[in-house]
Amino acid sequence: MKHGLRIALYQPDIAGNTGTILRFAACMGLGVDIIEPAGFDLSDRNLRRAGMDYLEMAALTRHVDWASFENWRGSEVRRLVLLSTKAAVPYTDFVFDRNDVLLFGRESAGVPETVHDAVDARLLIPMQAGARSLNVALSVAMVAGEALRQLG
Ligand SMILES: C[S@@+](CC[C@H](N)C(=O)[O-])C[C@H]1O[C@@H](n2cnc3c(N)ncnc32)[C@H](O)[C@@H]1O
Repeated sequence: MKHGLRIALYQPDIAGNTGTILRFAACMGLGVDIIEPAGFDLSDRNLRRAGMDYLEMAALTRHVDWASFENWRGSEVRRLVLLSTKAAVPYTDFVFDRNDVLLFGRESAGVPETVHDAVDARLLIPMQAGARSLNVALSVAMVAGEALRQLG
């Protein structure tokens, strides 16, 4: 079953993570938005290895930059929900909508302040004290899993 729920990756820089996320999204029927520039191209060996033949099934949209992603989102009227280690609201306390776009930051640097300030909601995956962050693909699986559980 296809969902309106989407996963957006802000300037991803590790090809294997994006391949893993594209495979997950294809299996769950979720669309993926990549906000460029990415640190690799779609022919990258590690992306192909992690995504396997699921890459052909993936509903991927590439946006040349943040501004064009925001133009597209404005035309679709969807909330943008950022996952950030700096957020305060646990993702399990949030009520997801079937048209939400779940935004995940770059592996090396998260998202810039301008993006942090532009979103509709910011959510945290609570971790043990002293832990810095989760792998982005695992974050996607946890949060999209909760959103799908809520949306049925
Ligand atoms: C490896 S983390 C980025 C770490 C980066 N140094 C930073 O300070 O944001 C990649 C992305 O995974 C998501 N993420 C990882 N752990 C998270 C957590 N505990 N809560 C919310 N999002 C998380 C965020 O979207 C983050 O931008």
